[in-house]
Amino acid sequence: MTIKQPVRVAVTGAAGQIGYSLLFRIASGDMLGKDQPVILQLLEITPALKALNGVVMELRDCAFPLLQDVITTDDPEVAFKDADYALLVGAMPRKAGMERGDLLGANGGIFKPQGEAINKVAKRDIKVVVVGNPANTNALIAQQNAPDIDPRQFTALVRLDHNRAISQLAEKTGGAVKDIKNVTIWGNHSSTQYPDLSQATVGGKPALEQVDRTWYETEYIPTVAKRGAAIIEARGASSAASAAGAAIDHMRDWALGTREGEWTSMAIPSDGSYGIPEGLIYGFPVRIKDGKYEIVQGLEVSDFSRGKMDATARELEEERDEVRKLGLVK
Ligand SMILES: NC(=O)C1=CN([C@@H]2O[C@H](COP(=O)(O)OP(=O)(O)OC[C@H]3O[C@@H](n4cnc5c(N)ncnc54)[C@H](O)[C@@H]3O)[C@@H](O)[C@H]2O)C=CC1
Ligand SMILES: O=C(O)CCC(=O)C(=O)O
Repeated sequence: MTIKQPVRVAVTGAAGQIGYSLLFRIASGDMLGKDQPVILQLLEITPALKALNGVVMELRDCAFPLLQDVITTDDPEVAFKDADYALLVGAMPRKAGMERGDLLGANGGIFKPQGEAINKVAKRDIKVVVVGNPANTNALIAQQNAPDIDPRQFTALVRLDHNRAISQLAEKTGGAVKDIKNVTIWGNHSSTQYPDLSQATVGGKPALEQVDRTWYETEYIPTVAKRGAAIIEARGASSAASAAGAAIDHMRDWALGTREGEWTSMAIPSDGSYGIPEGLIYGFPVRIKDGKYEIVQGLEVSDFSRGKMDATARELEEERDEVRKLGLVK
């Protein structure tokens, strides 16, 4: 195997719970491949740098052959310097009883300066995924504050919802996860998201022919959409290993491509496809080749789907209007 030149991967909130799972998987080659050395550039707030240094000690103790260097800093311009990839995880997590939108004001202030720093110092073709909630609108804030970077390089994570949608369907039908294809998460990473099975297949056969419609509408959709809250309730803390796994999946597919004939879900800037207002960072079905994603076009949209797709778009418009009032986006 020919080993490539190293790439720079910036991770924010690196000393947090997601970081504790994410960094080790990036360093082991799960994200960018076993032939891709990485330099990790880790951003934390000043009081968390000591804990971050402990994580770095553990990273070094793993002796990962692909881990070329680790930089730790509390300065976004150091963390994003020449970065090829950025995973924006650092944010304030939701507590029991809160909606993710309740975090807009608190977290918005983090993503404006980070967008500005990316604009100033990162590689022009940097691939950014926002994990920190409310992820879609935080991605919009970072994007709008990085006017010299192609807006399509800013994305948000709905892959955890996508993976949850697959696993819930596998459990119900008895099908294997690997035999489930073409599930879509439309819209916001919030309880208004629409986990859509209308194009999904299990073992090559339409998913909706294998489950009861009432179960789909009244149990499946809310279970997937509210899984984050169920985990907070059960664990007393928000999902971490599964969120890190989904961020790895998102970046791996973006860098290395989706499989032939299949798609995944990514929250990306809407180009107006499927009647979704342009510019919103909205979950769409995407195929990826050579590091470029494209929205899967031409899917049939039923009245049921239309209602759900529009409702989650409306929530994103409301979030955008709120951060606009705070002066965080144009
Ligand atoms: N999109 C998704 O599917 C998911 C998103 N999340 C979100 O991910 C975020 C992180 O979750 P956890 O790791 O569990 O939280 P955590 O609280 O364990 O870690 C967050 C870390 O971010 C750091 N941080 C805060 N402000 C920062 C800044 N300005 N720059 C750099 N670092 C900063 C904190 O010091 C902390 O170490 C939360 O917003 C959470 O809601 C969590 C699960 C799934
Ligand atoms: O639900 C939250 O606020 C944090 C975790 C999360 O986004 C999720 O598990 O989907």
